[in-house]
Amino acid sequence: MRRVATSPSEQPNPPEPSNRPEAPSRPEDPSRPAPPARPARSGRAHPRAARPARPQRATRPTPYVDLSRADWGRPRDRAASPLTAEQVERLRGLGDVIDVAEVRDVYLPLCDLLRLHIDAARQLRARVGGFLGGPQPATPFVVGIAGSVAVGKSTVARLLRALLAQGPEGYRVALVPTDGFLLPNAELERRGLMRRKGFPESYDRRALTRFVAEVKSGRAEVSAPVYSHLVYDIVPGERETVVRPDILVLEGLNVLQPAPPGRIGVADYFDFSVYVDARVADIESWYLERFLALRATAFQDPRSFFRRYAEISEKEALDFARKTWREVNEPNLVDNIAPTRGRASLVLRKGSDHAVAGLRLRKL
Ligand SMILES: Nc1ncnc2c1ncn2[C@@H]1O[C@H](COP(=O)(O)OP(=O)(O)O)[C@@H](O)[C@H]1O
Ligand SMILES: CC(C)(COP(=O)(O)O)[C@@H](O)C(=O)NCCC(=O)O
Repeated sequence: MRRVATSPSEQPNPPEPSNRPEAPSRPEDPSRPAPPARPARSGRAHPRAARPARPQRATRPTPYVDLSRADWGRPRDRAASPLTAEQVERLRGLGDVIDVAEVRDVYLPLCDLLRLHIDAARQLRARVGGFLGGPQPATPFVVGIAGSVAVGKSTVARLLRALLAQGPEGYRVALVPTDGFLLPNAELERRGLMRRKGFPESYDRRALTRFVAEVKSGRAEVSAPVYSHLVYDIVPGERETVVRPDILVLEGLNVLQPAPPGRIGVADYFDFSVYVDARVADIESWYLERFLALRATAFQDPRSFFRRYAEISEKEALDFARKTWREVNEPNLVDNIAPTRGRASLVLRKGSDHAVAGLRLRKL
């Protein structure tokens, strides 16, 4: 897929304000690793340049372990992907590059790690049962997947569902995107929020939290509303029912948002969470590339909300996509989504080629 220039200045890596995801570490962002100590300069210094040696900056403590893709999850034991190249391709979102090598290197080890957590939860439940004097009912293991628009969250979520469901445990895995809990367009219009779609206030947060609480509490059947990207709205009357899953994967922009003071939020029910991370400029370019790809596919459908962008010139369509990125998706990423990265159990860091380059795992 071709690469689209991302900003009017067309700089691939514009300087970033400090609260952007790729900004250098700050004390209040515990998910960032401490910068490596600078190597000592070699060669003879100019006499006039001689200054008293600066005290070495202490390595800042971090709650995360940083791993390169090559070091992640027992690399020597890597098994082949149980998914074929065709299956991976079917799960892959538009513009994503995940292949069987990435499934083997990143997502199979992640599923192994999730199994460790699920097993540990089961053992703890048995011991708590002993403590309380009776067996405790199992509750679904809830995994949250957060990250920007166009970062590839839905591919990660679909892969985890497929891999966990294929394993020997026979887990029943439900995957629910949070877009079903967006307010319908008519309500967004009424509240003046049509250009705030994806911002925390554009969701029915109570309904979303209630949904997750009910699944987590073991209720037999819980249903969620359904969103259509094609018509860009909630589908009236349609619901997706979740029936006692072993694992619930909840995927969405804002799933790691803390609840307002005194309230419970969805993240309070997570047993594990993943933040899909990449540089803002890269995500913008993926968003624009995807918009162009959708022009040639989904936007051609007469029911598509974006039908008119398949009919105007490519330049006009790109101008609109850039405006939406700049006015909607980027501010939401910078102000609401990226600040939640430090709450994740695991950060998947993608390089500009869309592939996972490194991982950051929360210490236990
Ligand atoms: N306007 C659209 N029309 C059709 N499909 C879309 C549209 N926008 C996004 N999608 C699809 O919806 C899914 C979710 O997209 P998004 O919310 O950007 O999250 P992510 O890219 O992180 O999975 C992706 O599979 C994407 O290809
Ligand atoms: C539907 C979305 C808000 C994502 O919702 P999520 O499943 O993450 O809750 C997003 O894909 C979207 O359409 N944003 C609106 C801005 C835009 O059209 O790009």
